[in-house]
Amino acid sequence: MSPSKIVITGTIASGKSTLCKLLEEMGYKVISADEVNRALLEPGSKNFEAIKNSGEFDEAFNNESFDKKALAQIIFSDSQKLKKLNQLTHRNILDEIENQIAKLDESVVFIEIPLFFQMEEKFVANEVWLVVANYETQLQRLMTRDNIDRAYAKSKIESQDQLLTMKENSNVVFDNSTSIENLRKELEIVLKQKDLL
Ligand SMILES: CC(C)(COP(=O)(O)OP(=O)(O)OC[C@H]1O[C@@H](n2cnc3c(N)ncnc32)[C@H](O)[C@@H]1O)[C@@H](O)C(=O)NCCC(=O)NCCS
Ligand SMILES: Nc1ncnc2c1ncn2[C@@H]1O[C@H](COP(=O)(O)OP(=O)(O)OP(=O)(O)O)[C@@H](O)[C@H]1O
Repeated sequence: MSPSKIVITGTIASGKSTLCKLLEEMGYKVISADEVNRALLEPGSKNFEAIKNSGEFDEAFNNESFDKKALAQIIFSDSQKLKKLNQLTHRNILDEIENQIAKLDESVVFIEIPLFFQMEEKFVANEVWLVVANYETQLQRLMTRDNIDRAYAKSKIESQDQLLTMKENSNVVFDNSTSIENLRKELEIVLKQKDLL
């Protein structure tokens, strides 16, 4: 039987990966859309080829080498380019996730999809769990983790969707504005409620 699919989503630097790490430590299977995309961005792989062949992101390619930071700079300052990149990559990411799920022998699988709500291509899930943190906390964590300034961190956060709509469409909302220990406690409560522990 195919596993129950629980999507973990949330805005940038809200703590999705941190929550997924806690789940992995507890023994659950987690698939990350960012990791799947990273593999698909290797030279010769589907998303690398799609982006290169589109001719729309030539500034990110220098001879054969590919600069992800340059690509990120382009898409976070140009909404048309962002849309184009999404059209080139999202179907491939979701197809690869489904391929990986089909090979699993698990009752439940967690899939971290940062852009779950924004994607035009839809992923069908049994539940959606959202991770949020208050704006200032999110901004500070993003600046520290990625070593970027406040203005760029803000533009990354603001290129994403409305939080309220995301909350309304999620089965569970985790508040990760305080400690990781508190996040772990919230997670244990939810897993018990859902009979997953
Ligand atoms: C722009 C790229 C090259 C930057 O790569 P990098 O390794 O530096 O970052 P990484 O992939 O780990 O993404 C980090 C975070 O940036 C945000 N982000 C990435 N892509 C996008 C996007 N298209 N729109 C909005 N936010 C995005 C997400 O919150 C994501 O979790 C890469 O993110 C990319 O190819 N993005 C397009 C594919 C995509 O949409 N990926 C997200 C899968 S849900
Ligand atoms: N409760 C917490 N207390 C302190 N630091 C935290 C907490 N949760 C996450 N962090 C830190 O904040 C940063 C962002 O967290 P994380 O990488 O889990 O977010 P994310 O939502 O997966 O980000 P992205 O959207 O970029 O993939 C990381 O450096 C992480 O170590």
